[in-house]
Amino acid sequence: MTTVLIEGLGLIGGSLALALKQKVADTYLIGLDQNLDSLRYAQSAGIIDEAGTNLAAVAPRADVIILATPVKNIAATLRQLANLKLKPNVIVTDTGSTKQTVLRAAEPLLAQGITVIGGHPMAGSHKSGVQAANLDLFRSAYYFLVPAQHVAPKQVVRLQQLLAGTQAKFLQVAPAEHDHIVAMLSHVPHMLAATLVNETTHQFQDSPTALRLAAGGFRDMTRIASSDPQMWTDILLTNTAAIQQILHRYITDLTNLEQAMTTRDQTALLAFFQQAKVTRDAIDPQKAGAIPGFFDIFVDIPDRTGAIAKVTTILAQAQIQLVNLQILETREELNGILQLTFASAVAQQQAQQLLAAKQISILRRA
Ligand SMILES: NC(=O)c1ccc[n+]([C@@H]2O[C@H](COP(=O)([O-])OP(=O)(O)OC[C@H]3O[C@@H](n4cnc5c(N)ncnc54)[C@H](O)[C@@H]3O)[C@@H](O)[C@H]2O)c1
Ligand SMILES: O=C(O)C(=O)C[C@]1(C(=O)O)C=C[C@@H](O)C=C1
Repeated sequence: MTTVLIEGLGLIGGSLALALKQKVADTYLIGLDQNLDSLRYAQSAGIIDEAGTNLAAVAPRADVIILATPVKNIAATLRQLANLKLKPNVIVTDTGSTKQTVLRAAEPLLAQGITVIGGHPMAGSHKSGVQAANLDLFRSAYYFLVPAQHVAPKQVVRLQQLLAGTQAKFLQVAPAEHDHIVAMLSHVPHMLAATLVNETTHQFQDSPTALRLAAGGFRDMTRIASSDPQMWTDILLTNTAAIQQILHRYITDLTNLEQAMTTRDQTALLAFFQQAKVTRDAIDPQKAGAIPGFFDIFVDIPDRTGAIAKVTTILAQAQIQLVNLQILETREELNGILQLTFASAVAQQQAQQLLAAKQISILRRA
């Protein structure tokens, strides 16, 4: 029996708990969270076996400790753990979005010979909380493992085996390398999305309903601005140097772009958009890591009771599994668009053929 303690039963902690419980036999899961409603929900939904109330009481029983709270709290808990009597062979890991701060906070534990392996699944959502937890969240996503210095390779293998139920692809990197990569692929994009929303709100302050005119471009660029503010505050405060370096490049890039427009430099403008298009078009959804494999179908959905149920019933009857389902309200008072996401190209193709055969209108979208 492996006893796993998860602190932070939100989107990520809850999804990990589901994956562990589903796939690893003989796992006893203890959950800890400051939100008692989340704990109650997790226990009643069978996501955890036991709801803990205090770290000091449960941590000494754990074979594996997973910290899945916002990053600053992960660091605080690592320091607290150093004052507890843990099992000597325990593995301490986390899911935080930054790694140098986390591993620095783990130094007192490392000094005691405790195994600490930073972790970061490159999958998530703008949603938070245990109710958003999803068994398939990490499937086919990259999952960074960032072992502290001197961690025995067999401990990394042990952790990978425990996390096998996530069906993620594990990638070992050094802390600074991790923080640079995610600053580029995740942290700066979130800052840009939030800036877009805030600046647009500011520009539209005299006509607040103007935001409702936004079509696909604005919506696609800003979904992640709905993410949890506490989580993102912690990320920016724990990866400041890497983010600053990239932001300076962005400021230069945007200044150059503005300059090319002002001087009517068609060649420079064309080259700029051409380069971005070639790169973005070449991202193969099946090979890309940071951009997860999206196998989507977009269905034109009439504003009629039962229209969505009709589509999902057809898929369920054919046992085609959906990873996600979302209504895109891009065209008010017209038909809606139903975005169906599948885990593989095969499932996507089967669904497409089946829905077309049932005269369901499928939209062409990139
Ligand atoms: N959301 C994502 O897309 C994503 C992806 C990968 C990694 N991460 C990282 O994983 C971690 C968790 O993110 P999430 O999206 O699951 O957040 P979340 O808000 O869904 O869950 C966080 C949970 O931690 C609990 N919590 C907060 N402070 C606590 C404290 N002091 N003590 C006990 N519990 C506390 C909250 O009640 C909540 O249940 C963060 O460090 C985040 O950076 C997030
Ligand atoms: O898909 C999303 O909504 C996310 O924001 C997930 C996302 C990201 O891609 O930036 C967010 C933070 C993480 O640390 C990893 C993944």
